[in-house]
Amino acid sequence: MIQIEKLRKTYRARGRTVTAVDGVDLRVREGEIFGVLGRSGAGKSTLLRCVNLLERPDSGRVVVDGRDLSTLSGAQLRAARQRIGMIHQHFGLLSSRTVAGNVAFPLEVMGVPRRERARRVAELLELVGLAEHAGAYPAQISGGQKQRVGIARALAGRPRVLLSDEATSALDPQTTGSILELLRGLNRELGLTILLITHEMEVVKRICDAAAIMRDGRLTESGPLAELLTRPGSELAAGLFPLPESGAVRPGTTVADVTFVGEAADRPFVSTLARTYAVDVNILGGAVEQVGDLRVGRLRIELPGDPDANAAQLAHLREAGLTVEVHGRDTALEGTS
Ligand SMILES: Nc1ncnc2c1ncn2[C@@H]1O[C@H](COP(=O)(O)OP(=O)(O)OP(=O)(O)O)[C@@H](O)[C@H]1O
Repeated sequence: MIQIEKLRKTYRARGRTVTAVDGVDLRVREGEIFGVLGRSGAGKSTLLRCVNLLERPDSGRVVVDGRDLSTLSGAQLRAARQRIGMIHQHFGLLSSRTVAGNVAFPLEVMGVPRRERARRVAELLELVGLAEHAGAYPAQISGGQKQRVGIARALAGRPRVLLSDEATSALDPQTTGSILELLRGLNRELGLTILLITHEMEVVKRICDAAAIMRDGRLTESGPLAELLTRPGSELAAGLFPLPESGAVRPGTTVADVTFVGEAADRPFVSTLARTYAVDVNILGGAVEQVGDLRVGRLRIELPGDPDANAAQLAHLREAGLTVEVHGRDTALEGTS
C-alpha cells in the first residue's frame, strides 16, 4: 500500500546540510498498522511528511496505493492527497469553528454540496464517538476529544491511508489507550492502512502489526512484530518484551531464553523436552504477554550440562519453531537461533 524506496531528504540550515532521511526503504502492506519508532530528531516527521509530499524528497520514490506521487502534477497531487489522511500531535483544529465545522472543512474544500456534507459530518462524528459534541468549540472539549475530531476530519475524504504524527503524545495514558483503540477499530472496520510515528514503545506494542526503529535518518530494524520478536538480538523485541536481568550461569549448566509466538505458545515444549531427553528442565522465569494481536511468551530455562552437551536438546527446541538464545558463562547473551 505504501512503498518507500531509497528515500533521501536533506535540509539546508544556517550554512549546514542536515540529512533528515538517509536512504530509507519501507513497505507498509494494505490493512496494516506500521509504527516507526525513534527519538526526537531521528527523522520520523520528515519521513512521514514525504509520504504525502508535504516535503519533497531529494531522491527516492514514494508509491501510495499504486501511484508514484512524485510524478503527479499539482491538481493530481491534491486529489491523491485527499486519499491520504493525516493526524497530528497538537490536533491542528480551527478554534473559531465548532467540532462539526472542523470536520466539514475539508469537505468544503473538496466542494461537497451542503446536504451531503452535513450527512457525512454526522456519519464521521458518529464513527469517532463525538455525535453529542457536534456544536462544541475546540476550547470546550478534552484533548482526547480533540484528537477524535482530528481523526474524523482526516477521514473526511474517505482515505485508504492514514498518517499519524505522534497522535497520542500530548495525551495522558488512559486517553492514549482510547485513541489507540479507536485507530485499531478504524483499521479493522474500514480496512484503513495506518503509518504512524511515535517515540513510545507502548504505542507499537498496543496496536502495530509491524514496526521499524529510526535513528539518524536510517531504519536500523524493520519487520512484522511476529518476526522481530523471534529475531535474536532485536532491539524492538527487547523493548516490546523486556527480559529480566540475567543472573550468573551456574557452571555445568545451560541457561537459555526460549521465545514463542502465536501457535507455538500453545505447545507444551518443556514437558516434551523433558520426556524426550529424560532431562530435568528447571524454569528460572518467564512471562506471556499480548503484543499487538500476538500472544508472545518467553521462558528462561536451565538444563544440566554445558551448551555443547545440550546441543541436541537446543536443536530440538529450534526445530519446534521456537527461538532459543543461550546465555554465555559471563551471562552475556551469545547464542543465535
Ligand atoms: N524545516 C527544517 N529545516 C531544517 N532542518 C530541519 C527541518 N525539519 C527537520 N529538520 C532537521 O531534520 C532532522 C530530523 O527532524 P524530524 O523532525 O524529521 O525528526 P523527528 O524524529 O520527527 O523528531 P521530532 O519528534 O523531534 O520531530 C533534525 O535534525 C531536524 O533538526
